[in-house]
Amino acid sequence: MEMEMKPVVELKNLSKTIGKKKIIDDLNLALYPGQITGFLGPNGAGKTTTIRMMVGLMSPTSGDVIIEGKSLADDFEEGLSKVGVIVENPEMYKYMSGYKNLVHFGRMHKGVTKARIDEVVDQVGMQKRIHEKVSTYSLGMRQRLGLAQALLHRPKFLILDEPTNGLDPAGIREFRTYLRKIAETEGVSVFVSSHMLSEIELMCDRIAVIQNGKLIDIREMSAEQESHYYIEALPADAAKNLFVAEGFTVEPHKDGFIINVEKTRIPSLIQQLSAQDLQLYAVEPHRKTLEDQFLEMTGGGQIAEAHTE
Ligand SMILES: Nc1ncnc2c1ncn2[C@@H]1O[C@H](COP(=O)(O)OP(=O)(O)OP(=O)(O)O)[C@@H](O)[C@H]1O
Repeated sequence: MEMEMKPVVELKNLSKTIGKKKIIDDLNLALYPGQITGFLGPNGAGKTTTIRMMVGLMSPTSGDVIIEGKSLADDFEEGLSKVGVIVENPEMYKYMSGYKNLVHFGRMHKGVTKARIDEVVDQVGMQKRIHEKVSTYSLGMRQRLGLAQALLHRPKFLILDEPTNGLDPAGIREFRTYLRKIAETEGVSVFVSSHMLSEIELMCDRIAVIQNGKLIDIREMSAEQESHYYIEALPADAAKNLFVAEGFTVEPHKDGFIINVEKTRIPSLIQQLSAQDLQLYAVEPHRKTLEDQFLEMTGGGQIAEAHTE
């Protein structure tokens, strides 16, 4: 389904060499409308460099950034008119109302009407407080105002760099709810770079992982999850023998094992365990955290530390 859609952004054989060092090495990536993609990688992997090339702050050594079918190198202004960026702490005039801030930022683009301002205010759920001063807003509201600001010129591609730094899980969830609705209703493709795996896990549909300048993995967030079960049965050795004999991949976990098995196979497996007089203590779906997945993908590579400021 996704493949039939035209990508909003494509990175094609994108490479960047600085001095003798290949910082970005032949990166290929397509981002589609309505999709929220997380961009992860250990410190120094090349995330910032990639984003700088995507927004035209740095030119590639070779390869191309294509926005809505056009090369950024060929048509810089047209390309960038499709992009919205939210940085960690959006610059706002604290002693002006949220609304006046939007009017101010709206003047920087062509064609931002009063109706469009009202629309983005609505999209981020700020109707009630938009005429109050920004200094009275909570962090979550400021982030949402930042989102409204980035949307004013109807970008097709939204880049969020460490978007919710400082928000608590409830705040992240709320931000995500608005973001998802906007991605769907406006057909925006969202690209989120963050050091916080938990944040990415809450916000994204899929993740792209970069290491040493290379894209090492791209996966749907919920894929591959359905078929892992945690099974605890005693004696453990006998249980393990049975799983192995049945051809399952077995991984020790706590007092039992994680096995790779389809849900439909579970009832008969329980019967087999019982038939061998094994005592069954637990059978539950096992969801690997994004942290587990990330460590597997990067071969135990260190997770980038959150910036502390
Ligand atoms: N102007 C430059 N000159 C030389 N090396 C650079 C330059 N910019 C970045 N690098 C190197 O390129 C690599 C990738 O850096 P980049 O900042 O893109 O990584 P990152 O994934 O954003 O890292 P972090 O998570 O630490 O922010 C690093 O090894 C960095 O030292």
